[in-house]
Amino acid sequence: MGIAVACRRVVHIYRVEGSDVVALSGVDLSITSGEMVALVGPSGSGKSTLISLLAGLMRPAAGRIAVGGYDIGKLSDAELNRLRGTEIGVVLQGVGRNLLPYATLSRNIWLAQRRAAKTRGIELAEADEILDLVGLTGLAKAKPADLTMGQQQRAALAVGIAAGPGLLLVDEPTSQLDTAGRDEVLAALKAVNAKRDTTVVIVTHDPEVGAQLGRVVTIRDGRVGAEGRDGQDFAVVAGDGTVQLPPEVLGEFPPGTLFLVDHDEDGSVRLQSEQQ
Ligand SMILES: Nc1ncnc2c1ncn2[C@@H]1O[C@H](COP(=O)(O)OP(=O)(O)OP(=O)(O)O)[C@@H](O)[C@H]1O
Repeated sequence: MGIAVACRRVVHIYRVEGSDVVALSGVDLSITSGEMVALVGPSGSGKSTLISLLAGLMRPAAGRIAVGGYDIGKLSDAELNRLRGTEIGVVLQGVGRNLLPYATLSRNIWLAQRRAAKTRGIELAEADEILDLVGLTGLAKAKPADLTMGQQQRAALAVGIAAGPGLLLVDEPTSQLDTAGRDEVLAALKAVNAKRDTTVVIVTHDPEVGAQLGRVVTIRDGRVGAEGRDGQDFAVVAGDGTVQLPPEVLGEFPPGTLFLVDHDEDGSVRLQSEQQ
């Protein structure tokens, strides 16, 4: 079963050599159970920081993050640790960080399942079944070095879903792949989402990945800057009432530009600039 995610005015600050770096400055985002969402945005906009917070690897400086009913900011280290090993699957950027190179794929999967099996006491899927799901049928005895890059990425996904998480967070799964490899990874992610109803959040720079997922959330300057749904682009009202305009529109209107707001009864809103 998938689990829902809700971020309310989430702020995150890194402290570097005595000064503060504001990585997230008020993220409002709701993801329903079983949804697939791509997080996109310029380098340094805060995507990886948001994923790390959703994964419970860090706590937000302010605001609230609820993952499947758990308030990430309020959990103890031990509770966060348990959540990560069971309810939340994380696939980090760079396959090597997700797989033990000297172990077979079935052992990699077993190691990821061991703790969940103990703490939840539930029956977890067999390695063969998980490998089938990500398109790696018959490779249980292979080691990561025997695989292509695309297969390694799907093996990393297999490890990420081994414990049956309701939320799967994946950072840049297609960045080092060719088109065929990317399509296979996308097919595997879609299969996990469809067959297990897992909520999937993917950080990506690849517009094709975003286009295939249906919902694309753009993070800009540490907050949700825009959303694309089924090919349509939307501006988003933030928790503080501000709305970011697309950069190409903003470029035409310097700070301080006045807009006349025309609000019709049918719900449409028009902004008309008062340019001298
Ligand atoms: N561990 C850290 N310590 C200090 N500052 C950090 C740290 N991690 C990220 N930052 C800063 O926080 C901001 C957001 O970074 P983040 O990595 O979340 O962005 P991103 O959108 O994932 O970027 P990219 O697409 O390049 O991976 C940036 O200004 C970055 O320099």
